[in-house]
Amino acid sequence: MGELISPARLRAVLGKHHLSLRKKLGQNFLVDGNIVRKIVAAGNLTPEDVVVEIGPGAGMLTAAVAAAAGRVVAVELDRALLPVLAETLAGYDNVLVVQGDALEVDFDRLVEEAVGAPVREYKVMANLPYYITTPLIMRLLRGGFHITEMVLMVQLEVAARMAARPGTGDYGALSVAVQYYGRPEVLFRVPRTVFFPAPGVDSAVVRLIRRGKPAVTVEDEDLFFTLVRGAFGQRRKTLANALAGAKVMPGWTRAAWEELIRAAGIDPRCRGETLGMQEFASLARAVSIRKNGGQPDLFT
Ligand SMILES: C[S@@+](CC[C@H](N)C(=O)[O-])C[C@H]1O[C@@H](n2cnc3c(N)ncnc32)[C@H](O)[C@@H]1O
Repeated sequence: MGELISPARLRAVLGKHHLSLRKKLGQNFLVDGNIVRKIVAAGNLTPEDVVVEIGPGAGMLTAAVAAAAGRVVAVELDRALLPVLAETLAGYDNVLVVQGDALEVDFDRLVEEAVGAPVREYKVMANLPYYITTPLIMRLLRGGFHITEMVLMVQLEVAARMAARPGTGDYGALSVAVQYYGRPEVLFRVPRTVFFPAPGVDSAVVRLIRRGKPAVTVEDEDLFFTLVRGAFGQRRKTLANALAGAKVMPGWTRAAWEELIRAAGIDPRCRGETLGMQEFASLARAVSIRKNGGQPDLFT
């Protein structure tokens, strides 16, 4: 496997299968053994671990993960890569390659098929296809899967957004979602030169440990996330203006929002980007009470 990790070897194996890489599918493959080793080390893998890899590509990372973990399920969208993977992973009998769309497959079911029994916890490791990074992370977090930990290579800018604190320019809906479900840690930066072909941006590897329970108590998660998206939808507006403008609640005017936000203990003139997780939770609680006919003073 080691010999695969160079641009020349990758070109040779792709050439043999008459393949060229598809930019549209985010096909920037790792060609640096050191980075592959660092990603695998970040997973703290043992033979007990079951790992889902998203987008195995030509199998560079897959092989290294397979050497350290007990079982690997690799989900690749591009059917044309399957013969390449069959060749590069021939030496590993603990890998199941599945052709499918990571935005649609049931990861729990695939893991169960691979292991032959339901699995209570597994990890995700991936050099993510950049064109779907955010929806994919949201699905991994909100899809109800038994994922305990993820090690993800993402664009540097996405890594910063995942770990951003309130009041900073990087803080947004992705930060709230990631930190609601987990504890993100940006581990190291990855220069664009370690990919073939080199993308236009640098990347970073992020480890995300799932929390036992979400960071704050929220009764209606859909409402919570609708409010979060509304608050960040128009960042330059005040919170009340942004929520009214985003039509988060049909028919609610700015004045109604101002009153409700105040009743939730928040200054309605602030911007969404200053709100911490707890404040979004208070806001969701206030909206729930109001929707159910309660009075604002019930929740001050
Ligand atoms: C950045 S490459 C990573 C390849 C390989 N893991 C590596 O590190 O060299 C992303 C991979 O994801 C695959 N991919 C793109 N969209 C996908 C999707 N919706 N579901 C599963 N795989 C996808 C691409 O075909 C490509 O192989």
